[in-house]
Amino acid sequence: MAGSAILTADAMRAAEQAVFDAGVEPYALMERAGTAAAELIWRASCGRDMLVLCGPGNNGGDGYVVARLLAARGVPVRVAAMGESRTESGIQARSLWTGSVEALADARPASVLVDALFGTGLARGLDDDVAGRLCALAERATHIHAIDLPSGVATDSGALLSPVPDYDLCIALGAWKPAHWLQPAAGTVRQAVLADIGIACDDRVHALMPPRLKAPGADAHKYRRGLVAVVGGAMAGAGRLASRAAAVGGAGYVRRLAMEADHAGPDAIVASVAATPDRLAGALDDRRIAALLVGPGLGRDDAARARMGIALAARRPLVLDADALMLLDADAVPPGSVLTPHDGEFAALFGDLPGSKIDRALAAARRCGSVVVAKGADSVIAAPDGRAAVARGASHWLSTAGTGDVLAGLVAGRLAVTGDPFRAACEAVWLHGEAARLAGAAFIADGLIGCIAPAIAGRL
Ligand SMILES: NC(=O)C1=CN([C@@H]2O[C@H](COP(=O)(O)OP(=O)(O)OC[C@H]3O[C@@H](n4cnc5c(N)ncnc54)[C@H](O)[C@@H]3O)[C@@H](O)[C@H]2O)[C@@H](O)CC1
Ligand SMILES: [K+]
Repeated sequence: MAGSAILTADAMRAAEQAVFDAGVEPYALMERAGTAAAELIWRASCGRDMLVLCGPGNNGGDGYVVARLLAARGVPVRVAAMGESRTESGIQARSLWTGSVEALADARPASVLVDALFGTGLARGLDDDVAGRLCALAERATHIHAIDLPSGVATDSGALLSPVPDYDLCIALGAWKPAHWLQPAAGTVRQAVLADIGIACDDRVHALMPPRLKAPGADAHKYRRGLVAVVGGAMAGAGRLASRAAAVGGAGYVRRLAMEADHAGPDAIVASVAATPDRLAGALDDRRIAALLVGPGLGRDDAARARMGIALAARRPLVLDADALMLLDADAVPPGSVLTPHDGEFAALFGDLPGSKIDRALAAARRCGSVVVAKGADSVIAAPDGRAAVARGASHWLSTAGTGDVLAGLVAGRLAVTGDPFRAACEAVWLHGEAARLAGAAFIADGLIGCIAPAIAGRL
């Protein structure tokens, strides 16, 4: 997972300290950061006139380095600062900038705006006059770049602490921070790139990377590829969507255990009526079931509760979604399951947990000993052992009925194939996002399923 670690502000400071302890001078690290940022900004700005806004800390120091290096390349650069530099490295970077420094309040706009006001040291929202000035200058610029982070976002939670303009490019220094991946902060940046500055990172929390998938081998057969059972409920369509997604997602065999006979859906999916507790328990008494999905379209009445109880008692690897998450108590989740809650289901199950979405998902995963996929425009996949993967940039067209059922089915399909809950959840979230990207605009959940096969083909 090299290059994908996501570090909080404290973890970033510790990683930087380790570099200093190894003998690197603090200012040398700032030069590395500024050099990497200057190179990226140089490529993106094509020599247009530029205004660099420098804050009082090390983020501002990076800004002075960028200004100096780009001026040396002939870019018409001006600098505007928010007071004097207060850190040793920042003071050194400021001293090497030989151009003039305007006051932020008086700074004239430029085509390219570089925001080096605040990074991981932001302690509160920007003062109104500073935020107002940043937004006004951004409005007049054609290209807006952020050094490390957009000024005004909370590094660890991705919250907006003051008004934040929209950025074309954000250059993350050394490692990703949660704000690069979590909403709403991630939504303020069109493109985020990571600049390597030689920092060693703990990557237990990381960006979701495209999976490496395998085609079935010569020895494959339907059961070896994985048998998925989907417990149907009151709303049969949800179970059908999930079943189709599980089948296309890689399972060798999908059984849909419905409440009533219906002949909708592909013939490849074996649908049978298992409406009574006995029939359902009998159907689930099969050791070959490698993943059992319960929740999509289940309902929330007594019958639904009874069906869920039977599913839990089957002791097969579980994927719990939708209504199952509303009926369950967090302490009753069988360890080793995968849960796929949206915000409302998450709150119903785990209550109001503190911290960022990453912190909350990790706490929930620890509490129930299971993988938790906290869904949304940013999705966090958390494992009970402290690993987490964060996905960003999912198509907003996914906000349509049935796409959650498709994701749950995909998780079940990948779980049947891999037998590894965290890996299955990561693969499923990535394939779901990629299928949505391939589906383009205005798709519905059925169309999304049609794009899973090309998404898989791209990762073989
Ligand atoms: N530590 C290092 O050596 C390195 C740091 N780097 C840069 O340094 C940044 C972190 O530097 P700092 O820790 O100095 O933090 P910042 O530069 O983000 O800002 C910290 C300063 O701003 C003040 N401040 C915080 N919130 C404020 C607000 N709302 N209004 C006014 N003042 C406020 C603080 O009191 C402090 O003086 C990173 O984001 C990155 O850009 C890079 O140069 C790589 C090396
Ligand atoms: K910044």
